[in-house]
Amino acid sequence: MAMAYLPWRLAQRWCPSSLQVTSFPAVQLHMNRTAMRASQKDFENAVNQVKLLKKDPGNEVKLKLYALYKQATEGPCNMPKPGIFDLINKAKWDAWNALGSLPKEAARQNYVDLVSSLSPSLESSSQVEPGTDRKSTGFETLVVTSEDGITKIMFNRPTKKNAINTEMYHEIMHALKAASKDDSIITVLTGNGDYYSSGNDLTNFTDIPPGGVEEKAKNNAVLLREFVDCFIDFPKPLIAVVNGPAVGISVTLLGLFDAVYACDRATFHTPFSHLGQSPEGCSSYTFPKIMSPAKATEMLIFGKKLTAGEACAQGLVTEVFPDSTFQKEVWTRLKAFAKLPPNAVRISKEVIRKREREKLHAVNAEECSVLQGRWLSDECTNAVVNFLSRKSKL
Ligand SMILES: CCCC/C=C/CC(=O)SCCNC(=O)CCNC(=O)[C@H](O)C(C)(C)COP(=O)(O)OP(=O)(O)OC[C@H]1O[C@@H](n2cnc3c(N)ncnc32)[C@H](O)[C@@H]1OP(=O)(O)O
Repeated sequence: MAMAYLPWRLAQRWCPSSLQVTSFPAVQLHMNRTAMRASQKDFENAVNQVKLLKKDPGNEVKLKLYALYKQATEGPCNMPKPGIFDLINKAKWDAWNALGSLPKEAARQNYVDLVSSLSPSLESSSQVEPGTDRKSTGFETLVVTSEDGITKIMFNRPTKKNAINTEMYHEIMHALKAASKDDSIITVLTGNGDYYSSGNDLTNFTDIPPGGVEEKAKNNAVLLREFVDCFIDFPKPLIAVVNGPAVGISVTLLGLFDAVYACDRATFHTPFSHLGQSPEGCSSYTFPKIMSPAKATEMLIFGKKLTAGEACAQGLVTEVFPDSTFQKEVWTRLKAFAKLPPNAVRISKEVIRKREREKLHAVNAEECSVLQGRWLSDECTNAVVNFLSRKSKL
């Protein structure tokens, strides 16, 4: 089911915990308080219990809770069916509508039963599961550290393969701006867990603002342009430590890095055509220059996935290391780089980047403008819906 993959943050908007049961006095007047049926008090308690859920019960359960709440408080679904692009509201509507003419009392009882079946989630809500994303140094989606002359920005959504959501775009920009001013010599981007990054978080397309899909596409284009500009303008050597597979924008940006070290488990994949999208991250300019126009076409248009060895042969990756010794070897090397005289390093980077900067900004602007149109296309919408509903996977 499509909504089973929407994030908890979005799903909270359908969660009954955000609704006030007291705003439905008519429900209270017509309660049949039999021993067999959940009382209004039981129902209110259940609604409050849901507010305490910290562990995500999954979107199917959240949809059921939403539907039962609406049925218990308002009766059968009385809303017009949302449009096909309004993924979230359509899933909510489907769930509520599926309850048909179930009586309010039965819906209330089912709601209470469902919440009580979730009690293990309530009890374990304070536990942090090993391996899950943790907050660090004020960032929600990154771990940023600075030592030995190196600022390390680590993507930290391992359970989502480090997919870049809107918050992460903003946090990366923030971390890069801070790193450009701190006393480190080089800045490193890497990923936590088995992936470097699975690219743009495809749920970024589902949170539709009041202005509709056009406004969403425009906002995303503005965000993307600002994000890529930060990489174009970054004043210190920027190194990617590619600890695993990389997809989409996490690959294209590599063309703007100063060195790319990859473990032999890493792969490089830009499935833009499959997603109804087009190249970004200045790759329409950097990739043909780095690897020849034909090799760039295979990647950017035909979606050919490269191994680390192939990416190295084509100049996208600087050097490949065995996975078993990757971290040790790379960090030893980076620590040596970070001992170089800071001013010489910075000035050399500026000399190299200077003559390309204006061109890169122009390419970025054009790519974002083209993408804004692609995001409104049926091809793109269908691909995103397919991913979210798991009918297909890349
Ligand atoms: C606003 C600026 C926009 C800039 C545009 C940039 C363009 C791009 O970056 S295009 C590339 C977009 N990325 C993808 O298309 C990758 C989609 N993901 C996948 O194909 C697969 O998840 C995977 C091959 C990366 C990994 O497959 P695997 O079977 O090993 O793991 P999964 O069970 O699929 O993933 C675990 C978990 O992570 C979620 N997830 C992974 N990648 C993304 C993603 N890109 N967006 C959203 N969510 C992602 C996945 O749904 C799973 O979540 P659940 O455990 O909750 O099911």
